[in-house]
Amino acid sequence: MWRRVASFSPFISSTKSSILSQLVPTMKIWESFTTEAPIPVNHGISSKDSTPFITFVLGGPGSGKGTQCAKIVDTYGFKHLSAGDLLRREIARNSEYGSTILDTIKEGRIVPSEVTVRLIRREMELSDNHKFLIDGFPRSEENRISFERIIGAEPNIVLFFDCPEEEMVKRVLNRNQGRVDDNIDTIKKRLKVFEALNLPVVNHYAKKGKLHKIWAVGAEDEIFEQVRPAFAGCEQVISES
Ligand SMILES: Nc1ncnc2c1ncn2[C@@H]1O[C@H](COP(=O)(O)OP(=O)(O)O)[C@@H](O)[C@H]1O
Ligand SMILES: O=c1ccn([C@@H]2O[C@H](COP(=O)(O)OP(=O)(O)O)[C@@H](O)[C@H]2O)c(=O)[nH]1
Ligand SMILES: [Mg+2]
Repeated sequence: MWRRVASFSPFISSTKSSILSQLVPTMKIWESFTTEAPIPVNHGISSKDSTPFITFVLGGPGSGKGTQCAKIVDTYGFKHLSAGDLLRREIARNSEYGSTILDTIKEGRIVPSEVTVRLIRREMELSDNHKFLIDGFPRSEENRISFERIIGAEPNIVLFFDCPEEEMVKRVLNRNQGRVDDNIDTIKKRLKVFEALNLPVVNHYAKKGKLHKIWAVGAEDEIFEQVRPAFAGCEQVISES
């Protein structure tokens, strides 16, 4: 899977991971990727009493996904899963392939789906919550398809924070969180990747009638007022614990 996608997209990390995938089966790569204990076979999303309620949060770099996710968590009690944070955690843990993830993030490319989806799946399986806010994922059609295959579910709602490039660049350069990718060279690459790979995902969910497009310029609270209606029809489901 990694090799097939890497071969037609210049944006997806290909070098080390594709070499690795030729050497050992994917599960083996994954086992050495994480420092956590394996999850027992019988424990999992599908064995939970309630069906998961999944919200994907999409938008370009700096469009305010993380900022609005914090408000959604406070208001609706979702479990927040930032794909970028999960990947950065692997780097911070110094896991064997943390350096591959670091290189990918510095380049503004997309980490192979297998890796990201398994990180997300682990968090979903370990959580007692059934409402998940998946922030910054899927970033490509290949990510999306991989999620659907591995998790066996589609999102209930997809939020898309629509922000002009100029504004996104300004915000990222002022973010001040010490991130390796918050520099002008990486942001330029990330914007290209966003347009080429992430917008097709946005279009996919628009066609399916699941997309809630939000104009991401303005005060944070005003933007959140545009977010609320997306959850209006699902209050009953998301209030169940
Ligand atoms: N509505 C807004 N107006 C101005 N700055 C914002 C707004 N929302 C978020 N920011 C700031 O922009 C930067 C990027 O926001 P963040 O939530 O990290 O975006 P993303 O997760 O989409 O990259 C942060 O420094 C944040 O404080
Ligand atoms: O599903 C994901 C999410 C993130 N990333 C990588 O992590 C970086 C930072 O993502 P994050 O969502 O943290 O950035 P944001 O959009 O919030 O600035 C991206 O550019 C990618 O290199 C990735 O490969 N797959
Ligand atoms: Mg973010």
